[in-house]
Amino acid sequence: MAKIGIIGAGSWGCALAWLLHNNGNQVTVWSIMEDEVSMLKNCHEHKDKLPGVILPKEMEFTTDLESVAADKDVLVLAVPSPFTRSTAGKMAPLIKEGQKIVNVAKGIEDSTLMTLSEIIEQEIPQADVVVLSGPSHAEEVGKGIPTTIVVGAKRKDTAEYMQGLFMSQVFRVYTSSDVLGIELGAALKNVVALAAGMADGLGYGDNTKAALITRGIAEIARLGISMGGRIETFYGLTGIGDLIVTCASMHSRNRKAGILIGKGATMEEAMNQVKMVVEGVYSAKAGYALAQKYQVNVPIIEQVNKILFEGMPAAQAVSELMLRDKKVENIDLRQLYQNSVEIPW
Ligand SMILES: NC(=O)c1ccc[n+]([C@@H]2O[C@H](COP(=O)([O-])OP(=O)(O)OC[C@H]3O[C@@H](n4cnc5c(N)ncnc54)[C@H](O)[C@@H]3O)[C@@H](O)[C@H]2O)c1
Ligand SMILES: O=P(O)(O)OC[C@H](O)CO
Repeated sequence: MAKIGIIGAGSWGCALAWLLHNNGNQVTVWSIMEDEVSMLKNCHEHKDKLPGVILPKEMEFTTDLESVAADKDVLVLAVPSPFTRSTAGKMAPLIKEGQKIVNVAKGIEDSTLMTLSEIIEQEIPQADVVVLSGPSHAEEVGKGIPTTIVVGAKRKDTAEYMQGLFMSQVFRVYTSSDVLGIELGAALKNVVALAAGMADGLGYGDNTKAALITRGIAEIARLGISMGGRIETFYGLTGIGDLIVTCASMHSRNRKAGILIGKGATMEEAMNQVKMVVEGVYSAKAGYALAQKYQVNVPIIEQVNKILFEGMPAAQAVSELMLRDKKVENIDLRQLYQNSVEIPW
């Protein structure tokens, strides 16, 4: 049995708390919000964000960061990406040397273009940071629906320890040493999912969705490989796998926001209606800035930026995508693949 602190009590934090408790661990959940902790203490259920998933009576909930950070074998950082830096900064003085921290959020910081594990390592240099990512909606994990996911770590022993901690009959965990590739796929799939939602909102069909998923992962892989990620990561669970689920799922906040924008809502209106975090909006800006930095062509991400931040109608963006220069499929990806990086473990 491990002692686990979950930092962030939204839908994903609660679903992972449920999973890790069922795996035989002692779990404490922290939230910055007093009313959220009161609700969890009183109801043992997150009525707003994960209704129907009953958390066990012995699970503890707190707003005291010091108590949740102390004496834990593992800390799971589950706050939405816009709060990763501020939360890690608050945690830093409480964290012991070598503390294992699992980041489960998905995003890129648009002001620095850093991945979330890079931010956590910058704020808490004494920590041993790993990432957990893949096609995994909290609503399904909380019902014990079979799910597969990947833990990414620099050290093989840490990856294998986390694999053992999270893995269950309904939650299959793979390991990977490609932390960067995992994090880029996780953040950028949300941008393509916004586009897929917009296509749904415009009333387009399955052909369009398949095109966005396939060309979207080509785009993510092209940028990710240029930055040092590995092609097999982008065509694995944390790349194409998570992209498929987010573009297709009725649970996806990014897809829901995209649908509203496709129907004519502004970005702000869509974010307000979805209520929960729509991280693709932040990652769109960061993804496009990274593409410019690495001189990589990302037409879908570029059009999503125009829709979100320049007010371009979604239908016009689709026309622009369709009428781009004629191309050979994936020729640049093939060339990048030949130069792909070596695998450390
Ligand atoms: N929900 C999912 O299915 C799912 C699955 C995989 C990964 N993720 C990722 O997990 C992360 C969290 O997502 P979520 O779905 O739990 O979000 P959510 O919107 O359900 O929850 C947000 C939670 O963050 C916390 N919070 C709010 N403001 C905060 C602040 N200022 N500082 C610190 N904490 C604050 C609160 O506990 C709040 O409930 C995201 O990066 C998301 O992409 C979510
Ligand atoms: O609801 P979304 O769009 O934030 O996606 C949640 C997860 O990332 C799916 O794996």
